[in-house]
Amino acid sequence: MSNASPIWISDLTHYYNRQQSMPTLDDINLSIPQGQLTALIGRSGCGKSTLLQMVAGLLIPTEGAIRIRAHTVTKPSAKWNMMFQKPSLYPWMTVRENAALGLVFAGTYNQKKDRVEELLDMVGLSEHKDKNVQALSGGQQQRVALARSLATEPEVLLLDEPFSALDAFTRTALQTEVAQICHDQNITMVLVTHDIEEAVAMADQVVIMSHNPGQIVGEKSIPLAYPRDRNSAEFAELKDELFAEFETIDKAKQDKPFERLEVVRPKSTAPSVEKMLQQAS
Ligand SMILES: Nc1ncnc2c1ncn2[C@@H]1O[C@H](COP(=O)(O)OP(=O)(O)OP(=O)(O)O)[C@@H](O)[C@H]1O
Repeated sequence: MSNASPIWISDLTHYYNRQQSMPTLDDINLSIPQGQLTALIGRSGCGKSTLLQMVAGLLIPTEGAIRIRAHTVTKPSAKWNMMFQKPSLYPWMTVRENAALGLVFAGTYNQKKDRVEELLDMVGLSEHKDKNVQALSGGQQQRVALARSLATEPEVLLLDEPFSALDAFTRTALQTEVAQICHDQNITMVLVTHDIEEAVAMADQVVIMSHNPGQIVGEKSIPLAYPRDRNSAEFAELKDELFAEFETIDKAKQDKPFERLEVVRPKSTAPSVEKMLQQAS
């Protein structure tokens, strides 16, 4: 795989309907690095899920474009999988059958059976493969969904608050494991979360969104080694910095609700649509 950014979001604006006085998402430009985990944080309703669904091809933006490698995203694909807060498993099937579903739909299950077994072992479900998924806890069910998402060997995994319904111990364990999988398997991940601690625990970089309209107003690198020590001084410092940055931006936004704020962007900005098309041709 090349090291170029696999996901480019360019000049993206979205209205759910034309009666809206301001867009749900306004002028979003972002490039997401290969094989790293990028967290999107922001207040409830700022448009994080809307943006993620657009990257997944489940929604088409009113203006602008999203490209994943050479493809302009216009529909869902097995190459970019999504994991939701609820694992949406088929309750009448076993753990193995649920984990294999993506491969079955792709018609490749017979060639890749071993991968399902390996993934179920990797996510700690070795002893549960033949059980009905309903016999599993919420955390175990989310592990089945994770194995299913990884089985089709996606280039991109999009995570929409996938751990928010889990207890604190299970959530912490899965946060660590998923960040490890991202780096070990060179999968580009985008995580939507409300939780600043989760963002610092998992992400290589955090993108801060404001609301009304949803805009990108800050980006911060998290230069901590994995697995991360949540009790370290560096972890606490980064969490405090991110929280302070978030509050400052939020306050500035309340003072100037309809103006575009200057983006604090340490990395290079995403190219324009024209530039993306030139590079792809
Ligand atoms: N299908 C829809 N039709 C119309 N408006 C929608 C639709 N889906 C979301 N919205 C609105 O778009 C805005 C952004 O919603 P979105 O769910 O993307 O925000 P979010 O940041 O993910 O919120 P949360 O953190 O609470 O999940 C909200 O005002 C929401 O009411």
